[in-house]
Amino acid sequence: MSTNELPVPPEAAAEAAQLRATLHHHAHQYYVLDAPELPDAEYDRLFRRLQALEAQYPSLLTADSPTQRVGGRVLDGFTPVRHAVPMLSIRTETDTTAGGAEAFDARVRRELALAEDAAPIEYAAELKFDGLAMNLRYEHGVLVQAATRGDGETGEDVTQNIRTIGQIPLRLIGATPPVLEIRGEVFMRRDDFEALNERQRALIAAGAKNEKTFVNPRNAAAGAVRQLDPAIAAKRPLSFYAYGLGEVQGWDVPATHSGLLDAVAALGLPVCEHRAVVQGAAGLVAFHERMAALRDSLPFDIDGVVYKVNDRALQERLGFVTREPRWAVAHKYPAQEQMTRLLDIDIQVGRTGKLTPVAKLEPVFVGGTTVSNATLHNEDETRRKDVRVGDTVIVRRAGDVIPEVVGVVLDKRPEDVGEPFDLYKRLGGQCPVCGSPIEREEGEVDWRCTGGLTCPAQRKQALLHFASRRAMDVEGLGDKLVDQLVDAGIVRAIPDIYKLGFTSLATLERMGDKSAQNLLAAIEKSKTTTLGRFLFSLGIRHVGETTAKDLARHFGNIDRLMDARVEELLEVNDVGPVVAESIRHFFDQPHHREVVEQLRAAGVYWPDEAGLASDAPRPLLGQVLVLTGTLPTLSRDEAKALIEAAGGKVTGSVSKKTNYVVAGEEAGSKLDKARELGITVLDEAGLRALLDGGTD
Ligand SMILES: NC(=O)c1ccc[n+]([C@@H]2O[C@H](COP(=O)([O-])OP(=O)(O)OC[C@H]3O[C@@H](n4cnc5c(N)ncnc54)[C@H](O)[C@@H]3O)[C@@H](O)[C@H]2O)c1
Ligand SMILES: [Zn+2]
Repeated sequence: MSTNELPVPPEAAAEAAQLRATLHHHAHQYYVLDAPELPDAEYDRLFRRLQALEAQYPSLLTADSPTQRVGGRVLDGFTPVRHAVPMLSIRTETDTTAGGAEAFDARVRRELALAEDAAPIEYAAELKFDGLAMNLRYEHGVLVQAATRGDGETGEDVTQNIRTIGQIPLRLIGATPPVLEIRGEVFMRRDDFEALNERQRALIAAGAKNEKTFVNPRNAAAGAVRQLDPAIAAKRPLSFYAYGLGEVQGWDVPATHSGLLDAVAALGLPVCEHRAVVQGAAGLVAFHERMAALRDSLPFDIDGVVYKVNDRALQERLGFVTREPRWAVAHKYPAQEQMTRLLDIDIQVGRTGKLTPVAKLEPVFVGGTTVSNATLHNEDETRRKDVRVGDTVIVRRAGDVIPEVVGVVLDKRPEDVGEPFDLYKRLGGQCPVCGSPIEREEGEVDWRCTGGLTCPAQRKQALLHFASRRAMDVEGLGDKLVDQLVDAGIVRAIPDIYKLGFTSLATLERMGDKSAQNLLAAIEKSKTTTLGRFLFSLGIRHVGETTAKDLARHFGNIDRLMDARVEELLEVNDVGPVVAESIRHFFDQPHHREVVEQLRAAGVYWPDEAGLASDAPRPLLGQVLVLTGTLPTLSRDEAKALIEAAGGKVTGSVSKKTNYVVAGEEAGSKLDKARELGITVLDEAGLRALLDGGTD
């Protein structure tokens, strides 16, 4: 620090005071409330500006400056835990290029007063996990306490929540030292995070109050760890990697950091495999680059790598400054969250008709690429975050997940900001691609275009599905070809597939005579099919392969199915109200019936199945049965087919709606449940009597 102190200009003093106040506010939001309002990159920028001012004018430095302290505090409701060994932060090397590693190595060598030509220093290099620090205290080999970092001196007792992390052993393997504190990072994997937010969005759509989505995996992990209800914490899957030690009594600490991690792994704790022992600055740079290439494909977020002097004796010589060790540094990667301006909101029609609001952004470099579009997920989410055109928003891009807008920086909202988002109003109730009405079913998150197969946006997906192996099985009609055919305007609707001729095909790029002939042969072959496959190929929402087969078996021919009332559809095995409505809705649209007619006219053919003759007796009409155990002569499928042919329905579990339980040999809990609910239990003979029209 400079000794020839400069007089402090009043603007600098004012700026420093302002920065301290701003950083205090955001640190509180982030560390205490788990509700950040700024991207980390922006917080770091302000933090560095304050550091620079304090370096230039040391008299500006106050003891309570955010640059001097580790930034957490104990939240009400948690028991404070005083750390035996303080939990510190790590200095960050902000130069994200090779220069960052070189600067750290040069500093270490200078502080150790090494000669220019001294041998390179050995480092342990590891990932910097983006979660929160945890101290696990084992006494005599048993986990007795887990605590957050807090302000570094005092953390929070979160033992109950940490016990729900399956990866963390409750007892160490093969060692029972009086005290062994393991330190590491609790984090949430990216897929777990996506799934959690998906569930949260569905809960919110279903009207759940007090639920929210999380900004990023770190935020979700912090929320789960500091959850007062361990039952809720248990539903939020967390992971853990160990990277160091706290207090130790009665355990021989290995002489190197890498050896220490090996020993910790041998005790049964998870230690990340992506680590290395490297020599000198060149080794650090190589590790930094190797991990950068790996970053997107890792299943969890990292915000950089960490370098640690490997020899613990050297670590001791280097010691600590205020809030960080001198022997370690975090070398960051470009941030995965950035601020930018929201220029407009577009609405995209997905391949299944789903309408997704998409943010048009002022281009911003985030997560290693320039991003100008990001998903807003759906209408509710957009409104809940109160994202409006003109706002400054936080964009996140991590791994191969599509970029998303995770929040608004309300401080920066301009006066002329746009209206709250209203998808229906915005589109005037019409699909922006085909003009069909849009709709949103109750309990559903998404608006959808009702245009179905006539909507060009949905056409490609519909064609691919139609041609897929389990549907009409047109061999060779894949992704690329469908794109080509639709883009060239050769195929506009599904029936056009059967109008394809050799000449039009042969004009396509990369399509030789031979492949054109093969494709035509495959198309011809697909004309002979079954009703089940045909129904599946139409892509009716909620009608999968099995339901399609059940429908085919039940109705026998497509005309009866197309005219079936909802109540009749409900008689089909496993068809509930949502599926029944969806089928009815599909065939209520004239263009869908048209497609069926055109396909039949083109020569698509299937034999009618026996189905139910409409005048056959149906003694089990409206009855719900459950099968359990092994019947003496009938297989499960045979019994099911007989029941369905008699108009009955077979379900998988016993409830108050069940009329009969048919029990055979080794019937299990379903039988108990039936007895509990007082439901009539039949054996095979009893079932046959029912089928023959006998009374109950
Ligand atoms: N967005 C906001 O408003 C806001 C506010 C405050 C802080 N922050 C962010 O918090 C961070 C600063 O927090 P900090 O002081 O805790 O520093 P830090 O989180 O950047 O680094 C220290 C932490 O790194 C973790 N870590 C991960 N892998 C490690 C490894 N292999 N070895 C050792 N430690 C490892 C440990 O938990 C340790 O506590 C910055 O990224 C900052 O942007 C953001
Ligand atoms: Zn449409």
